[in-house]
Amino acid sequence: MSNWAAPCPSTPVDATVDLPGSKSITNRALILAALADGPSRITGTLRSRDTDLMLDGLAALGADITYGADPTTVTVAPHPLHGAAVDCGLAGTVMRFLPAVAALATGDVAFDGDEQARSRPLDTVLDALRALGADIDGTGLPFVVHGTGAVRGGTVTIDASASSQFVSGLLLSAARFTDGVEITHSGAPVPSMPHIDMTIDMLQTVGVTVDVDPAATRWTVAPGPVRAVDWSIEPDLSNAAAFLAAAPATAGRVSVPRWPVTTTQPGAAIVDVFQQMGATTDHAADGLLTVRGPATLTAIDADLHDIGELTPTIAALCALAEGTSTLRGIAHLRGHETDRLQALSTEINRVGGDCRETDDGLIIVGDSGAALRPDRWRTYADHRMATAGAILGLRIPGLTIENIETTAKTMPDFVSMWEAMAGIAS
Ligand SMILES: O=C(O)C1=C[C@@H](OP(=O)(O)O)[C@@H](O)[C@H](O)C1
Ligand SMILES: C=C(OP(=O)(O)O)C(=O)O
Repeated sequence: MSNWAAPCPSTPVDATVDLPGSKSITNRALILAALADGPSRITGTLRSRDTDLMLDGLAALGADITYGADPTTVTVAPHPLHGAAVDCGLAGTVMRFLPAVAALATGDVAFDGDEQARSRPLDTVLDALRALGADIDGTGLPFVVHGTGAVRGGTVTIDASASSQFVSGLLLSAARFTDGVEITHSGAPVPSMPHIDMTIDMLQTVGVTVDVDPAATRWTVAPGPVRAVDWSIEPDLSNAAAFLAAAPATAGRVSVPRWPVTTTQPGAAIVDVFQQMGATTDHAADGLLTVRGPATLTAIDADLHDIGELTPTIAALCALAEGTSTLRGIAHLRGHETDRLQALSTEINRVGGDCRETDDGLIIVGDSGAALRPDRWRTYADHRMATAGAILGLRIPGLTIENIETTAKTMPDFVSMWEAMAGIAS
């Protein structure tokens, strides 16, 4: 665990940053490839802790995975799935997407993960799989799926208000269940809906029939084959958001190439947030997205229920804005890598800011960063806490960030990329 001196450039950031592949798209593509009817080639694969855990988990279950000379090119050939041990690390996508795959294997699949992962909500997925015919011991990590080679499937009602991943995790494997699946959500609204749209979109790409009711509370997947397709993974827009935030944070300019014209990634919504805070944005015909920061950031009042993943980036900017920002609709962030509402308010206050938790969000009072002072920003093993600290570090000379290595969860090259962006040679 190292303390990292966050770069604090003396002039506005002026940089172009090319981001690696999307975590969420990569881990969905890998699962669909392992369940497909032939080999799939994936280019632009994110290689990071979360995606390597998915690759290792699928390989342990029997998928044949080969790597190209470029490690971001991966070929997955499906094979009969068998018993295995799966390490979930702290990855929500691994702990919530792989149990359904394991239930299709023949043999016992033992799941475990980081100590901190044991407190992330998971029982909804395991209970749902049990209701669909799977044999599982446990209610959270560690647990064992006693795979029998088949899952009956059918209808199930779940409360997915704590995580959209409960729905995605069932949908991704459901075409391989004997009767498919019909999932009904009952409870407070499901967060991170774009991530469910991403799941549906990718299922349709591989020829799976998915129906959604108009209220988006019932999803039906017909049983049938999963077609092998070659995937080209978009850049990770949530990780891009942290880099782009350097423009509004320093009244500078940051550009990101290959920004998709249309996407299901919720990270795309950061463009609207930057605009609301006073930044100007431009999406050129060649895909280059450019953000230019305002001289003074405007406070915002925003419901982040659909785009909760962006909260640490947005909260960091709110601490640099002029006025009171209210971020709402994000109670589910208490079940992310850490309780992000508590972690953000603790750390923003630690560096001299003014942040208060509400039941479902944060109230951040900013004075354009005038009161901020250096300290050691804690990261709670959360990659997005680390990147939020880095954004504040652009404006707080002497800020250090504890355990910067936690960024490897989705971006192993974060430090060198950030230092290059800030004009510091690594
Ligand atoms: O399905 C996915 O790839 C994700 C869904 C979201 O989870 P929640 O619905 O738990 O917020 C998001 O925050 C997470 O980073 C990735
Ligand atoms: C919530 C996140 O991750 P996970 O996929 O582990 O839930 C995240 O990356 O912000």
